[in-house]
This record gives sequence, structure tokens and C-alpha cells, in this order.
Amino acid sequence: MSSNAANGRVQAAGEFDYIVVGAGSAGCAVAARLAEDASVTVALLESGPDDHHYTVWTPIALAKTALNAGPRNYAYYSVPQPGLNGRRSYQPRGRGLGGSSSINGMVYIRGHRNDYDQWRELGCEGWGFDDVLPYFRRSEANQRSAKGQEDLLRGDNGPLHVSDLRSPNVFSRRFIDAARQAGLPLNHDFNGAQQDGAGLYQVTQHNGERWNSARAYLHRGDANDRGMNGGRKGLTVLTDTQTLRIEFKGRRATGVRVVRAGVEQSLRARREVIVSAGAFNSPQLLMASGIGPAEHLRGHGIAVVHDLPGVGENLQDHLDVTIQKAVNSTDLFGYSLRGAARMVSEIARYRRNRTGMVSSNIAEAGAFFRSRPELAEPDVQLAFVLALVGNRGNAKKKPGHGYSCHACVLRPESRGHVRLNSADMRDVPLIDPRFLSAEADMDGMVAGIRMIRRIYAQDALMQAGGKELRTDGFGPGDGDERAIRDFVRDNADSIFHPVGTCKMGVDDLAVVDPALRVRGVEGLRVADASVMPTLIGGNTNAPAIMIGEKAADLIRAAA
Ligand SMILES: Cc1cc2nc3c(=O)[nH]c(=O)nc-3n(C[C@H](O)[C@H](O)[C@H](O)COP(=O)(O)OP(=O)(O)OC[C@H]3O[C@@H](n4cnc5c(N)ncnc54)[C@H](O)[C@@H]3O)c2cc1C
Repeated sequence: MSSNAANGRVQAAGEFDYIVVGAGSAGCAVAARLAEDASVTVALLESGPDDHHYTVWTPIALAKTALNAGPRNYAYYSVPQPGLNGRRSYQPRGRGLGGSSSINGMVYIRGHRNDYDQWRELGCEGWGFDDVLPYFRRSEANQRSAKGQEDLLRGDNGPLHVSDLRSPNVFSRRFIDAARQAGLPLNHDFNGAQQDGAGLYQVTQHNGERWNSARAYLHRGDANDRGMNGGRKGLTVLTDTQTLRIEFKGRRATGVRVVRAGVEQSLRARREVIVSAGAFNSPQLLMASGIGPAEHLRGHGIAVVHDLPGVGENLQDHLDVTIQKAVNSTDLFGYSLRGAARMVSEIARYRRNRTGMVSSNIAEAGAFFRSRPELAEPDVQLAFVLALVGNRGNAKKKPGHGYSCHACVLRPESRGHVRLNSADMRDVPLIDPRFLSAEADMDGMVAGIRMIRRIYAQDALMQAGGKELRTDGFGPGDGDERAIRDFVRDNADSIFHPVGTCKMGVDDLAVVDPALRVRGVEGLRVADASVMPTLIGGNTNAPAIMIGEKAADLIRAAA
């Protein structure tokens, strides 16, 4: 168990104004912002350990932490997916301070403004793009703004560092050139006025280190900050503390039951409990606490506090497919003697000045494009990866070097769900994304593969040589559509952006209202990626943090 000065205190105190469950992307923001008011007390409860570890702060370590189960990755699997020929989908989730922002790809994307305007049209008053932009800006310290290029879209003074890559790889630049040769425009800022085009991603890094939400909102990376609270006296951060259920008096949430070092205890919340346990564990916790589809809960012997059928429904995720090309260059990550020698020198370089390949987020460049010109916004995202990385199902370590490009459909129509395997939060949740259950999603996947192969065929990448892997069956040109569809069903998997399982809204399946209050009970909110009514067109870390920022204001406004 992590040592933490606050750990001793809680045994005696055990009572706070607010309890936030889950110290991930959103939870750190909610708790820290609430604790800015020195007159309130906040407990931030986290199942996993602290984040003072080289595998968190060293960018390249994500190759290990994101792809393998470990102390900082739950590494869930879905139930078998008929749309993926019966394969289980790999579903990594961060555990410990920072949550998934401690193992993610660090790509900083907010999504398209139309995504948020759609939320507002769905009844989420106060969540249109112009409403949420101030929260994106408040969270952000963009390196470009610090250089005096601030505009009305970017923030320069927030806790979340957003930086340009320190040592962009020569192949990332080749990819961008090839994408331009294939007809995509150059885009210097995917979070600027236009999302379309190809370019380098900005990353949640600072001075070449990962900047997760715990560094941003809690301790700034200072391992000597024993309370892990950045000096906020009212904020008690409890690691290795799993919440087992929310406790109620009638319909009012009064606190939580937790387990710490094998010992169960109750913590009281005088004002509110805020659940920020992520898209899988937030609905799991609500259900384990008696809030959810009544029949399902009774089936697991759980006393129903409130019958809320939408809990766990509406699961949306970005399905992703990868095309790999073997290229014999140690500028690319891979397994070879020459590659190992290169990594030794790159590690030394990183130790010296936090630059080079070790500071890479591996998915340095990417693109957004419209698979049909009549679309109002890009519907496919590409991420160019500097290694031979397949989708999880075939991610075996093989000798050699190469690159890969991911394509995902940004607004899938498939809807899945999260349910309980048992009433015990120590059990894993049942995850069923129902990938490709909506046939329309396949069209975007095919368009994505075709765009990747068009880009691969351009001079800027062809000059580096190499051989495309496993695409022989596609045939010439754009390839045989049926063969590509088969490839998708055999290979595609999640790119790790599950959302929507405690959706915000005003319809019967809404779990929280636009103030993030759980419908039908008192003193309980959800604030994390699970409240998104629809998946946004991009990566989901920045939006989850935005939700945390806005949640804190909504909670304060009600106090
Ligand atoms: C491998 C990977 C790569 C990704 N790459 C990117 C990327 O490059 N860019 C991007 O924008 N997004 C990326 N994402 C997605 C993004 O990181 C997530 O959408 C975002 O972090 C979700 O934030 P959250 O607050 O909803 O949940 P999380 O950050 O997952 O936080 C939930 C927290 O709650 C804790 N918790 C759960 N249950 C309990 C309990 N019962 N008691 C106490 N604590 C509990 C968990 O341990 C965790 O710390 C990636 C995700 C993964 C997994």
C-alpha cells in the first residue's frame, strides 16, 4: 500500500464534504478544483497505486504498460464479439493516480465542435462547444501559447501541459508528406479551426515526460508531496482504496464503503459523492450500489435503490484497424540487435536531456478525413505508429522493424453495454461493445484501410522501401472490398475510447442530467467519460478532463 500522510488521518476522520471515487483523467480535475475552496474537505479515492514510477513518466514505456496487465492496467477483455469473428476485444484501463491518462498514448485531441453542439441538441443544455471551450482552455497550458501564439481556442495557464513532440521522428514527417501527396491537406493544429488534414499530434507531455492528470491536478510530479495534493489542505488523496459501493440513507447518497489493505470501512460524504471511475467501473459501481436496471440488479441479489434502465447501456467505442509495413530501419522501433544498440544510446540521450525516441508517444502523426465529401466533419481518424503494432489480437513480438497506421471510425453507430458479472466490485465488469453490430460502421473501416494504403503508396514513404504485411489478398489498387471486410473482422479491435455508459441527457435512458446528477437519487453525480451521450470525433482524454473541470463548477454552483 502506498505510504501517504493522509492515510493515517482518514481512519479517525472518515468524513468529508465531497468524496470523489476514481483519480483518473476526470476525477483528479474534479477533486482538485473542488479543493481550491479552502473551506471544504474532499477525499479522492483511488483503487490503484500512486504514479511516481518511471513507467508512468517515460513516454515510450506505454509500449509495455498499455499492452499488458499490471499494477497500473486493469487490462479487461470484452465478451466474444460476433462482429469480430468471435474474438474478445482487449480493453486496457489505467489504474492508480492519473487513471488511463497514466498509460494512454498522450495524443491531445478535443474532438470536433459539432460533437458538443450535438450534445446540446440532444438536450444537454450547457454542453455545446461554446459552453465547453472555456473548460478546455482552463485545463490547458499549451506550449505554443507560451510562445506567444495564444488564440481564443487554446489555453496557456492551466495545469495540463500540452506540448509539441520534442524529437519528431523522420518517419512521422514522411507520413505527413505522403498524406499530402495522397491529397490530404496539411494541418498544424487538429484542435484549431479545422480538424481535417494530416499533421503531428500535440501530446500531454512536459519537458519530454508524460503529463498525466495526477501531475496536472494533484502533485505536479513532486514525489516529496506526501499528501499528493499539491498543498491543498482540504484534499485527502487515498491510494490503494477501492470503493465497493455507495451508501444511501433512503434515496440520498451519504458516503461510500471502501476496502483498504483488506479492511473494509465506511467514509461519509456530508454533501455529495462524485463517481469518476471511468466508462466501465462507473456503471459497475452504480449497479453494485443498487442503481441500474432493476431486474439485472435483483438477478445478482442487489437491493434496488433506484430502477435506472440506462446504467451500463449506450457503450460506444472507437473500433480500429491497423495496416503494417515492415521497413528495415532503426529509426523505427522494433526487435533486432541493431535496434537494441540504438535503444541503448536513445535511453542515454533521454537521461541526458529528455529528447529522442524515448520521448516519443509512438503515435506521433495522424490525420482526419471525410470518407464521403458531403459529410459535415471528418469521420475517420488515422494514427501513424512507429512500430509494427497490430491490433491487440495479433500483437506478438516479432523480429524486425516497421511502421503501422491505425484507422478508426469516429462516430460509430454500434451500441454495446456494461453489466455485472457479480455484485462484488472486486470482480471484473461484463463488457460487450457489440462492435460492428451496426453494418454502417464497416464502411468507414474500409475507407480507412484504403486511405492508409493510398498514403503508403506515395513517394515520401515508398522511398524508404519495405513490404506491406498481410494485405496480399486485397489485390491491386483500392483492393477487393470483401477481402478488406474480412480483414477488419479478423483483425480490428478497440483503440481504447469507451464512453457513454452513464449517459447525460433527458431521455428515458439518461443516467445523469445535464448537471451530472444521477437521476432519481440525491447527493450523487457521475463525472467522467461515461457521461458522454455520444462519442466525440477524436481521442477522449482531453474531453474527460474537460468534463471534470465543468463538473467542479456545477457542484460548486449547487453548494
Ligand atoms: C492504452 C490507452 C491509450 C489511450 N490513448 C489515448 C490518447 O492518446 N489520447 C487520448 O485523448 N485518450 C487516450 N485514451 C483514452 C483516455 O485516456 C480515456 O478516455 C480517459 O483517460 C478516461 O478518463 P476517465 O476519467 O473517464 O477514466 P480513467 O482515467 O480510466 O479513470 C478512472 C479511475 O477510477 C479508478 N477506479 C475505478 N474503479 C474504482 C473504484 N471502485 N474505487 C476507486 N477507484 C476506482 C481507476 O483505477 C482509474 O484510476 C487511451 C486509453 C487507453 C487505455
